[in-house]
Amino acid sequence: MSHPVTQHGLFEIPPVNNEPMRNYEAKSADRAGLQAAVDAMMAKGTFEVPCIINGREVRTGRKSKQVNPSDHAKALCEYHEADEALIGEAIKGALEAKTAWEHMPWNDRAAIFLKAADLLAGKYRYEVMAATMLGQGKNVWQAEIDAAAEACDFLRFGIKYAEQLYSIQPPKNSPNVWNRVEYRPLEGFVLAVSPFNFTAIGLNIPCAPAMVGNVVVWKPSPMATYSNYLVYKILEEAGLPAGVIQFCPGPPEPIVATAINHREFASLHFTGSTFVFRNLWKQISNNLDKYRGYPRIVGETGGKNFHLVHKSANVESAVHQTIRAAFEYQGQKCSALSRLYVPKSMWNAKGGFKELLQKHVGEISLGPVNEFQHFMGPVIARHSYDKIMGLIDAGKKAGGQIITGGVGDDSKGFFVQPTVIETTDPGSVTMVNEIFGPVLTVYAYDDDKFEETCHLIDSTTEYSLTGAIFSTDRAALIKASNLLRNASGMMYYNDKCTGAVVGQQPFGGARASGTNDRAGSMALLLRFTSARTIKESFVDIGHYSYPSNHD
Ligand SMILES: NC(=O)c1ccc[n+]([C@@H]2O[C@H](COP(=O)([O-])OP(=O)(O)OC[C@H]3O[C@@H](n4cnc5c(N)ncnc54)[C@H](O)[C@@H]3O)[C@@H](O)[C@H]2O)c1
Ligand SMILES: N[C@@H](CCC=O)C(=O)O
Repeated sequence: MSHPVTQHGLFEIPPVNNEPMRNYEAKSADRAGLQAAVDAMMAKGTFEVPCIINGREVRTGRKSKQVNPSDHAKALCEYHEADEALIGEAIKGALEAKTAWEHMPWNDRAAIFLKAADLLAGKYRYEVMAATMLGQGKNVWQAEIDAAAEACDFLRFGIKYAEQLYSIQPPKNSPNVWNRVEYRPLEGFVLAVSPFNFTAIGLNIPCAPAMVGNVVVWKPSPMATYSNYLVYKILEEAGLPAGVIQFCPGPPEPIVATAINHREFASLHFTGSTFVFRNLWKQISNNLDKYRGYPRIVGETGGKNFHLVHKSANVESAVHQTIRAAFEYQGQKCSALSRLYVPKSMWNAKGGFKELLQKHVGEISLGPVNEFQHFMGPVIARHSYDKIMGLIDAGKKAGGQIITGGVGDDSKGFFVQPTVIETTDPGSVTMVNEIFGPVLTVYAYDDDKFEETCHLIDSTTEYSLTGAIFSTDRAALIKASNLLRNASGMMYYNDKCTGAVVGQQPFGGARASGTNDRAGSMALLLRFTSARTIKESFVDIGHYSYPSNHD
């Protein structure tokens, strides 16, 4: 069926701004609204989540649970799992939806995502936040940053960036010629595979390719199924046509393998661990002869992020920034701080860095997310709890001293105390491996070895995601920044290494941390397009020869 494109105007996307953050202070209307949404969700018990293929809810009968990590006896949802046959149907349906989606005028495509952002910011804000709190273990502040603010920002700025991308056109036309570039969606379908830790990333992983006209098979994280289902329903309400994004929860290996083995596989949009991404890249490489083209592989992955404190730093501020970066959301941000380098004299001084850190970390309150006052909540799942506790143990065995925390309690929820390990071995296990939990390892360096410490930071891990330098001495900032140019994709001066905001700090990392295509940027959208240049001549020629061919 052909779908004629009609657009009698050059429409401009309205100006976009970051979604304003709300504070949820006691007795505010926002606090009451969110509390009511959390209470209602807890009272309702276990939700049922279907797959959604071609706009149809599919209940396969093979079910899995997403538990509440604050109270693991309770399941937030039970979801129906897709299998290989259903994924085959999803791919077929997506390819059938492709022509109409590609042919939809740009302004209409854009309007769907802008409307979804407004629905999320208003009508569904508390519900999606509640699902993020109860399902992914975020406290109110972290849920607001993620499920409300960043999710809206990805949608609104994404559309603005697509408009900017489309407007990049050849700067020159020779006489009687008009040159154009169109940014075609990829041939085939995009496979979107998202992590548990950000509802906003779950949303952006399928939406970024869809914004620029692609159809997408989306496998959400099992540990974020319910919030991801709710954002899918918002996209539907905003008018996303059936089949453009197929919502396919279920076991990762068979779902992903079925998509990757398909001839029409055009791209992987992945965020998650380095280990999984590398394996998927290898599987894709092995299939190269099968595909129509060269698949675009986009993946943002793990990190082992650092704070480097210079002797000129404001100690108090660096301590508090360190606590936020290491322990907010229980250290389960890819950007979370996990290795800290402090000059020995500052570390050991009376009332110095170590004492302040011990004191303030010792005061952190930890508890279930429906009790709004806690700074920290649970880690996501049994396997994370076991891995984190195992690494704390390994850190101790490697000679590390636990200076605060070090214990966990998994009797009701998966709770790990914020833990600081002091080490004299800068290459010890907890300085090198990604932990993805509330564990910070500190190495106190000789005061006169600032430059050597920069080299150490650069060479300690395979990752290159985020880092921060704390210094009031401009020369030290410049020196460290130059020496650490390739040690992180995100560099902060006198600020914590987490909390990038869409439209302000485009996010990404290199080395083992990803392909650095920058979530929340025009560069990312470019990866899901395949340009076509069009040259049109307005004047016919009378003969093939050129003037130089004549006497
Ligand atoms: N760099 C970034 O922007 C960024 C952002 C968020 C999270 N992360 C990283 O993500 C990780 C935490 O998230 P996670 O625990 O959800 O990661 P994960 O790698 O376990 O899972 C990510 C996705 O891959 C799927 N998956 C898991 N095993 C698979 C397999 N064998 N085959 C196919 N798919 C598979 C999962 O179901 C999920 O949808 C951390 O390493 C963190 O650093 C990175
Ligand atoms: N935007 C986030 C990164 C997301 C990773 O999990 C930050 O910078 O903290």
